[in-house]
Amino acid sequence: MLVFQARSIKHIKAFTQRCMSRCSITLHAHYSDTPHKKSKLAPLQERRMIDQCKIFAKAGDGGNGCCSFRKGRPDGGNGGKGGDVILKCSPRVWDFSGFKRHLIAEKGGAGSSKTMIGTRGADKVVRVPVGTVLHLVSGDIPSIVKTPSSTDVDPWEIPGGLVDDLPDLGNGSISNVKSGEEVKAVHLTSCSSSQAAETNIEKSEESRHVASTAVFSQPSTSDVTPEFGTEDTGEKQEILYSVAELTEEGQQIVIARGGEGGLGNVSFSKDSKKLMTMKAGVSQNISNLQDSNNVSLHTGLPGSETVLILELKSIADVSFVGIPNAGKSTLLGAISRAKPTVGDYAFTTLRPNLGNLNYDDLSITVADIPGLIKGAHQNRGLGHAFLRHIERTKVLAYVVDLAAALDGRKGIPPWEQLKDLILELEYHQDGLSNRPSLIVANKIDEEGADEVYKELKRRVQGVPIFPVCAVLEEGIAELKAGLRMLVNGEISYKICLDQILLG
Ligand SMILES: Nc1nc2c(ncn2[C@@H]2O[C@H](COP(=O)(O)OP(=O)(O)OP(=O)(O)O)[C@@H](O)[C@H]2O)c(=O)[nH]1
Repeated sequence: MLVFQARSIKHIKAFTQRCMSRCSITLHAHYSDTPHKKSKLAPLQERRMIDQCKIFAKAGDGGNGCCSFRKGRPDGGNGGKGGDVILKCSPRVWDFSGFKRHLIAEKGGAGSSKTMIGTRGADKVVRVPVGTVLHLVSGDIPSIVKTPSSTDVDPWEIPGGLVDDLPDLGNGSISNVKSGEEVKAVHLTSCSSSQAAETNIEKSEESRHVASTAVFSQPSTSDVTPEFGTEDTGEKQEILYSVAELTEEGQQIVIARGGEGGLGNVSFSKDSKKLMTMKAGVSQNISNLQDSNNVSLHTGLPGSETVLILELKSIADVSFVGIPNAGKSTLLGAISRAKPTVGDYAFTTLRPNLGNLNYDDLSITVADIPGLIKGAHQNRGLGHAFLRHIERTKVLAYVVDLAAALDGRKGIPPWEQLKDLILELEYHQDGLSNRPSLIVANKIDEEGADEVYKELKRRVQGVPIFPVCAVLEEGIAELKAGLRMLVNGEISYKICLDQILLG
């Protein structure tokens, strides 16, 4: 019973209100069919693209081996192998938003009597977008899985064959990622024998050394992206840039490898002890084992830990580059079946939209890169987020707005737009604009745009210019034919600042 002593009318009112509010809370909790107010999530287009993130991966520890006897004979089974942490390339993932930063795989099960092997810990498989590049902060260099295997395997076996015929860098371990190249990774090959295990552990150490030498001795290469500052703790980290990349649907890469299970006493023999010593590889484990202490042979090995920075770079045949509002998204919709957001305001596009440009015998991927403004290379506007995507494009289509400076509008004329675009690309990375290009002169339907188009042709020579009206889909067939020839290499025009008459 609630005892309440009223001191004033005001006091009574306040008490009644408090009771009412409590009642209403209870009522809401009771009626399950009360409509919930769903939190309003912004549609993807309106969210800022997350194209970089730092992750920590921990593979599962191996399960312990069992020590058991049956009728005086040992019958303890081996522990199961810990699960791996695997990144899987999927075109259904766009960026790293909602991506978990801590990826932990399951431990292996303990072995048991009657020679029963412990269960293999489940792998942690996480989907990443096509074009994900891996930079290693700490841990072992990741390894590409050649044929992903879903079946459980012997605790001593590494699941899925590992690529062992990768391009070498020095001593067969790692190669830097350069645009257009296929697989770049490294690793321990399958340890079918104790000898192999030992060799591979050594190899891994060597490869790490080679990798760091290779990357850091050439800091000016495009592999080095000195801008991972978002989650910086102030400490200087040594990062191995571009240790691997995922470029094709279904590709998988093991970023942390599960620990081997411990030995059950049925497997104990002089040979197995030697095998375990080699498998351990790690100095502290070796010293434990040298004590001939059986307990450590039973103990499963810890799963590896890795810290990586994932970076997303799109891979498209053609990128539409232009100032905000030039009509890039409208154009992408006009030439492909993509349905990008179109708006009469700057930065409608916050992430690259991708579309497929289909021909009878060919399909070309086109990316609509978010609008580029002056100072983008210093991360103004959407800055680096999109400049990075251009790095991985074969052909550039500069989309200029013919109407930007018409009728006293505050925009700049197309030749100035072109100059600014080229400068931004070059500031971001030397030579970024030096690839097959064409110009799309958009909004030819606007009054006075014809004159501007003629002026543009006079001022910019040596590169094809396609007048189009993206909204009415005019001039699209000619543009498609031009893009095809550039992508195929049938024609190759490049554009540089010297070709533009300014002033
Ligand atoms: N008159 C005319 N308007 C066009 C044409 N193409 C696009 N627009 C308009 O220009 C505005 C901007 O179009 P978007 O396609 O969103 O431009 P964008 O370059 O993708 O813009 P950002 O996302 O800011 O980079 C919209 O109002 C379009 O309707 C065209 O050919 N003629």
